Amino acid sequence: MSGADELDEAIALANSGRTRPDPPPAPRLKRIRRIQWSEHGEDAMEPVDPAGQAEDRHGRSAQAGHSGRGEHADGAGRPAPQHPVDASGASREAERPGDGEGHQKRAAHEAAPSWSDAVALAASVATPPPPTSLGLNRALGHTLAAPVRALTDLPPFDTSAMDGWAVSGPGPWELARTADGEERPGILAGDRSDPPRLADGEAIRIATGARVPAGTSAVLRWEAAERTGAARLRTATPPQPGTDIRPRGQECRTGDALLGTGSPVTPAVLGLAAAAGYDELEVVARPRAEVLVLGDELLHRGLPRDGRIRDALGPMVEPWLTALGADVTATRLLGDDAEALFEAVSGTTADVLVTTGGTAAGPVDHLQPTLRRAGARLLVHGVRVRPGHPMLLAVLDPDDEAPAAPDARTRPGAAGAETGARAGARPRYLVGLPGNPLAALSGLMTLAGPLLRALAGRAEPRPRTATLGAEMPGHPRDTRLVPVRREGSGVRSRVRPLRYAGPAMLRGVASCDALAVVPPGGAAPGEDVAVLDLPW
Ligand SMILES: Nc1nc2c(c(=O)[nH]1)N[C@H]1C(S)=C(S)[C@@H](COP(=O)(O)OP(=O)(O)OC[C@H]3O[C@@H](n4cnc5c(N)ncnc54)[C@H](O)[C@@H]3O)O[C@H]1N2
Ligand code: MOO
Repeated sequence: MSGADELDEAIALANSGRTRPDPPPAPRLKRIRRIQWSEHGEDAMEPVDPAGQAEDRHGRSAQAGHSGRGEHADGAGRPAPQHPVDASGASREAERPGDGEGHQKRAAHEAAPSWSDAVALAASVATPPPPTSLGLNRALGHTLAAPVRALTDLPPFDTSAMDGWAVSGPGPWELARTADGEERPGILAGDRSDPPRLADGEAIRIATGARVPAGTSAVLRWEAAERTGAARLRTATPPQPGTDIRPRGQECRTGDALLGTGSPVTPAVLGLAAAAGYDELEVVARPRAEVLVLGDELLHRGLPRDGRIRDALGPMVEPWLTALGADVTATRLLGDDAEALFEAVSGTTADVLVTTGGTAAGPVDHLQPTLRRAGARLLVHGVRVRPGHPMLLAVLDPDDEAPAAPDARTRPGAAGAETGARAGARPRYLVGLPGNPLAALSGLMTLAGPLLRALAGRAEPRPRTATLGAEMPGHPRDTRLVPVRREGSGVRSRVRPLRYAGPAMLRGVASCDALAVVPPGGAAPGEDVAVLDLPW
């Protein structure tokens, strides 16, 4: 049977709703750049291991019963666990099959990248498109493609910081007069003409933001001044020289670097750029993303009923991607329709397609066969992280970096694939999020976030750590991402794990402050672990 026939058979079987009698054939696919398709294809996921799945049969957190800890074995090069981690199922070493299919599946999972390697890989596969100039009114949410340097001194002139009087000398003062003896009108913000110089012992009314006349030693606040007679001014506490004057260039001098390449354009960046003289900014466009929600069991209104549940990912993923820097063009609800999935995958015009569910090897998990049918190349297929280990990352147009064929619409993209390469186009990527909601979130943080940052030309977030206020049980071999809440005040706050952090639960993460990155083997109270900020 040819590879294409095998795939067709697998898809037909999946569509029939029957369970697969045997493991599917190993796919004959192109080798990938860094990580290959697993030898065991779509069936290469190990059975759910309660360690790190953080959920017992009552839906309680596994953290509760943890006791032992091993050494760390994460991508940071810590040694492997010497003692199996424990109690609440945290170690299944004793139950591991020594050979056979289960052993092969476990080996395949162990060959998957560590969590930190997967993050690094997702951050390195894509490059940003060429920069573009956008008016300030359109640049919000994009990423700076060039440093912002001050085009002017800020403030551009000596400026009054208060409403009151510009005074020269220690006082009392005479009010400044015009040539014909009238009191000189006060100076307002935006007055076009240069204010005349103040002589020693003179004062003139001035508004906040107005240019301070030459000769001014300080600004006397309106409420601190007392007019004596028609033409004299005094104060109980004479202002020190320079009081309430913002000197020219106090914030920056022309040419000073204000913001670096890779900074996101926030509302404050727009304000600073405008103040510093910019009308347009050189930016990298926001990557375009599309979301496909898979699963016939999902309801989109009302209460769960008849074995069906509400779609928790449709409402979550789109705003999450937006917060990660993407422009989400659509969220589409596809059910478990393999053909609709293929059409959506091969026809997308988004830079990043994000799917939810269907990553595993269940009877209606169509994602992996669809990717093969579409000629996609898997870059990551499984990550050593809990929850979320079946997450995947693929490039939909593995050949797009090659010169375009004469008729790009008909040229096959890859052996057995039904799509054509798109002339001169940039590669499109697919992030497959597992269906369990917390596992999907783990995929967003592990693969989607770093990929979108790379496409947007964004700088890496600064690594942050926090001290653990409680024991964090670990998975023996995989990293765990655990919703935590900060507690206490002071320079170093401590973090505590939240309950309800099972892979199918969002209750913990909906009220967390961050996700703790718990290394394989776990971490003890007082230890520092990396923490990931949520993207808002
Ligand atoms: N034999 C094995 N089965 C499973 C494994 C495994 O290693 N071997 N891994 C488990 C893990 S871990 C996860 S995570 C899931 C991943 O499965 P899929 O990505 O194929 O997701 P589905 O099967 O479609 O759904 C899983 C679960 O999540 C619910 N779901 C799906 N979409 C949504 C949504 N939009 N909102 C709320 N809930 C959703 C779905 O109903 C299922 O309960 O596979 C395990 N199985
Ligand atoms: O538990 Mo699965 O780890 O990805 O939800």
